[in-house]
Amino acid sequence: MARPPGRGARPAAAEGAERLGDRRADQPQCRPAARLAQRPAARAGRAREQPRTRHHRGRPGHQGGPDPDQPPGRQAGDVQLARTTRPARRAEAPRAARPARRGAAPPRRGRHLPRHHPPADEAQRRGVTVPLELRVLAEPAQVAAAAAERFLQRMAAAQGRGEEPHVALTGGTIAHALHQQIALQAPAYDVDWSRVVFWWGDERYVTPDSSERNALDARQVFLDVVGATQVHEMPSTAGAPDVQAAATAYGDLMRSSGGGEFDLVMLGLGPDGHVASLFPGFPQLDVDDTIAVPVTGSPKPPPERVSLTFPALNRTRAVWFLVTGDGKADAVHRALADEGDVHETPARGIKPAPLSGAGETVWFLDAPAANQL
Ligand SMILES: O=C1O[C@H](COP(=O)(O)O)[C@@H](O)[C@H](O)[C@H]1O
Repeated sequence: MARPPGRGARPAAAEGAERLGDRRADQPQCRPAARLAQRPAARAGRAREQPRTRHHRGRPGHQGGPDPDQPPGRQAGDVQLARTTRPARRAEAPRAARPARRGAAPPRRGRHLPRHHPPADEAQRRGVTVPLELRVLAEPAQVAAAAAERFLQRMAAAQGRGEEPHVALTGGTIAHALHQQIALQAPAYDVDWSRVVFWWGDERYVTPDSSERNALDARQVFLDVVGATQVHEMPSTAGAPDVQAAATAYGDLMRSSGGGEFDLVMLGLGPDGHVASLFPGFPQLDVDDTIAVPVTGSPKPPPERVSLTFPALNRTRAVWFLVTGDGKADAVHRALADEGDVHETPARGIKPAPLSGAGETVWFLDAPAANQL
C-alpha cells in the first residue's frame, strides 16, 4: 500500500510537473518539485533516522518531537505529490468472511461477477502499479473546483478517444460542492453528456425524495443541469421492496450494461475510514463475488444502504478520493499508512486494477484533512 508523503522516500512533483508514465513501486513517478527538492538535506536525514511505529510513520513531529523545518500539518497550496502505489501487502487483502459484529445484513452470496471482473486483490496478483497523487488545497471550495476541472478534462479526453466513460459518483460532504462546480465549469468543456454513463458507489435506501438520497442532490445541482441522460441510480424504497432486492437489482443492471470497467470512481472518506458504504468491521468488506451489497445498521444514518463492493469499485482506471476537514485527518493518515487493516480502515481496500488504459489514484485534500501526513 502507499506511504504517506513527507518522509523523503519519494520525490514530489510540483503541480503541472511532467509525468513520466507508470513505473514500478521503487521508481519515482514525477520529477522532483523544486520547492520540496530544496529542503535542507539535514531535514531529510532526520526524517529517515527517526524510528517510527507503524501507525506513526510519516507523521513529522509525532514520534520525534516537532520538526522546526515543518509547520504543523501539510501546507495548503495546490501542491501535487506523486508516487506509485505498491502491490498490496498480504495482510491488507480482504480476509475470509467473518461474522457481522453489528447489525449488518449478511450479504447475499452467489451473484457472481462477470468473468472480466477482477477480484479485490487483482492489482496485487497481476502486479499492477497505479500512480498515486496527493493534491492538497487550502479549502473545500478549492478541492471541489480542482476536482471538477480535472473531471471535465477527463471526460472530454475520454470522449475524444471515442470512449463512453462510466463514472461512479459519491455522496457525502464534498459531493454537493463538487457537483455544483462541475455544472458551473461544464460550459467551458466539450463534453457530450449523453455519452457519459453515471453510477453511484453507494446510496441510501430511503424514499426517492429524501434529502438523504445521494442521487437527489446530484441530479438537482449537476446531472439535470448539464442534461445527463444515462443516469443509473441505486433503487430507492420506491424501486425495490427491500434493501437486499435493491442491491441485487443494481448488480444485475451493472452486469447487463456491458460497461466493462469504470473510467473513474469518486469517493468520500468517513472519519472512521469508510468508503462508499463499506464500514469498519462490517462483513461487506469481505465480499468479493458480488457487485453490490445491502447494508443494514449503518453506523452513519440512515441505517439502510446499498454499496458497491471492493471488486466493483476497483474495476476502474481511476479512483479519486475527495476529503475535507480535520475530522478526516486521522482516517486519511490511516488510509495511506504503510500498514493497517482494511477491516479498521476500509479505504485501504481501494486498489484500482485497470484492465485498460493508464490507472491513477488521486487524493484531493484540503489542508486540515492533510494535517497528519
Ligand atoms: O454516507 C456516506 O459517507 C461517505 C463519506 O461522507 P462524508 O459526509 O463523511 O464526507 C460518502 O463517501 C458516501 O458516499 C456517503 O453515502
